[in-house]
Amino acid sequence: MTSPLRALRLRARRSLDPAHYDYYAGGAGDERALGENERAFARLALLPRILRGAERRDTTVALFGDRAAMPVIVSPTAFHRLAHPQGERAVARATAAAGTILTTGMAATTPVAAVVDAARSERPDAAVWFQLYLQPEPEVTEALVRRAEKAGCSALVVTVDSPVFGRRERDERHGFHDLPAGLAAENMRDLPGTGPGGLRAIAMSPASSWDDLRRLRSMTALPVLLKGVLHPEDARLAVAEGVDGLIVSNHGGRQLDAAPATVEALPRIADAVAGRIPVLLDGGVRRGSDAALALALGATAVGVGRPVLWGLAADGEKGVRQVLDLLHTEFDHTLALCGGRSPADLTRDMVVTRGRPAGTGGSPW
Ligand SMILES: Cc1cc2nc3c(=O)[nH]c(=O)nc-3n(C[C@H](O)[C@H](O)[C@H](O)COP(=O)(O)O)c2cc1C
Ligand SMILES: O=C(O)C(=O)c1ccccc1
Repeated sequence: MTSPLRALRLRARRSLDPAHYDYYAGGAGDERALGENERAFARLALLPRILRGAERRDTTVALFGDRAAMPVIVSPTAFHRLAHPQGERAVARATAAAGTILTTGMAATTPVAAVVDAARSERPDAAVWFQLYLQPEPEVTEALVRRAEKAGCSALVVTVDSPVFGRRERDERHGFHDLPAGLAAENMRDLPGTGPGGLRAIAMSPASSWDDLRRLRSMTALPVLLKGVLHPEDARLAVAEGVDGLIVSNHGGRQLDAAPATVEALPRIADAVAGRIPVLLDGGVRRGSDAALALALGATAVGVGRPVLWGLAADGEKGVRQVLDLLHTEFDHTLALCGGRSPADLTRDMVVTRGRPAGTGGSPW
């Protein structure tokens, strides 16, 4: 059986330049982390509860003052205009129409203000978050923060899993190291000391530290999430630092190939955080039931990266809408089948590992 999402991916592959398809699809090294993200979900199962459901479920979640119609939001992915001429604007409209949150970022091929406008043209209270990498020069980071604030973003997502860029062998093979003429990382234009925003305008800073994060937090009143946390000790440090939220992520398998599947890292992070701040997860979410598993293991919401790119490349705004609606329908359906009324009804006791009898001490969760 071909899932609807897989069908969209295949359509996307047909419509994309092979180098661009591989840029989107690929991961670092042997693509172990990439593959494991999806396989780890497939190794988990839900023990449904009975006789406690409702005629209608409430699938909404609250996140840092924003509300999402479902616990599935859009993770930041680079260069949407490689996939479709409408690029980030199409994704913004589709995400707003689906009632969920879009994370745009430094590597967008549309300026953040135009992304927020596109989202708000669809839904006046649409929420857009801004993802950034701490830059070697704090003035550059600060200029980006001001751009995001001025545009109306409601949270900052600081990606911390990329002290250096991952080694993606598909990109090496194609020689894909820069954007085609006419496309640029628009948010990187006219920043202190940067030129036109190509792929290389975005600096990675291996020496950035908790001090730099503190400096960022002192620049802004916006909530700050750290994206790319896998070690429980870092989760504890982040809470102690006053970070507002965490995203358990291995960057879709594009950075450290030896990283674990995110859903396998999640329970220990959730334990370390102990409910003090929201924990989100991304990586390998392809079904509403994957979202349900992550929520049961302690996530407040999940993000999707590639599925949105496949929808965009296959059918523009309509394709993204299709992906998000499908995930919403599947999540609601899974919740109903599990006897849940709202996302909070998904709990860790409901998760077991396939191939091991439940309740025999065989479950690592
Ligand atoms: C093509 C592509 C570009 C990405 N660009 C960024 C980025 O600019 N910033 C970032 O924090 N994460 C980026 N990511 C990682 C995603 O935010 C997310 O962690 C990942 O895609 C989740 O996994 P999934 O694709 O399996 O859903 C990118 C991922 C892909 C596939
Ligand atoms: O490709 C990516 O995964 C990514 O995060 C990125 C970061 C900077 C520039 C372009 C893409």
